[in-house]
Amino acid sequence: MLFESICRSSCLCWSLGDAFDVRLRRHITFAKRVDKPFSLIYSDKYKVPNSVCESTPSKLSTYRILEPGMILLEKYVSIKDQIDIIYECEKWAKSGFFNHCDHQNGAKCKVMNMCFGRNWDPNTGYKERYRSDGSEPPPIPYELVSLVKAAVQDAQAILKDLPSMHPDICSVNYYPANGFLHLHQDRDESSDSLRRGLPVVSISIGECATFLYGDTRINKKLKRIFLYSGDVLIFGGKSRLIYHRVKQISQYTSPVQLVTEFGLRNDRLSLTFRQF
Ligand SMILES: O=C(O)CCC(=O)C(=O)O
Ligand SMILES: [Fe+2]
Repeated sequence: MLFESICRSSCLCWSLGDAFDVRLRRHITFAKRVDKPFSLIYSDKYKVPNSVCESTPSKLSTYRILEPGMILLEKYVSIKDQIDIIYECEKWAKSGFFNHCDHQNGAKCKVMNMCFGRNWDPNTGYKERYRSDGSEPPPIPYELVSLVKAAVQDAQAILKDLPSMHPDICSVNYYPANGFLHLHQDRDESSDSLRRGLPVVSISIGECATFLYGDTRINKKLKRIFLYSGDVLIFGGKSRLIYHRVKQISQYTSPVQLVTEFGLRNDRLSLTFRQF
């Protein structure tokens, strides 16, 4: 089973076999379709690794302060933990948990999405507690909760005013090679969470994303950064409501190990954590 052979105190250990039980499904009829299973990796010949040993934060990690309350922890997530995260998401992708992220209002995006913790839909926000098939979203793996809290603590050592947070929502976006996400603010969380500026924490895995952000909707005025595999972007406090978009995904920028040894497709995965 997934990750059960990898368990060290210093790194992530996954044991989610009992995290989601189909028997919990409610008998509700939903009009929305459930998407077909798909795969983040090329084929089953790639086996869950048990030999890579590197804990997060990786020794290579550096940081960049971008704005008050906004920081990029570069190469923060170790390759080992990135692989664990990929295989965790792969499990849910294969079980058909990802949906196309369609916006009824015409806003453009090209991603597949699933949620841990609480369901979120681009058209209804967090109103729908259940997934489109009536089931509850799986809980956020506790290893990811720990990783996110550690990243926020490390960021707080640099940005003194950054509030703490306990993630209870994780939105996973899967960007194909031509994927992108329209300009938006993350503002569907509770008014208390927004008022306190509780940080949004986003982990990037796979291909590099061109990420634009700023305090305006005017495209020309947005700043640009590149989010590489293992980077953790945090925006809270005064930057909690920044506008942001993923403009494009660059091909052949994934760490070679993820692609050649573990079969990750030339795509991008982002996991965005928030406290409702
Ligand atoms: O993919 C990313 O890096 C950003 C995702 C995002 O902005 C969101 O899900 O709200
Ligand atoms: Fe966002």
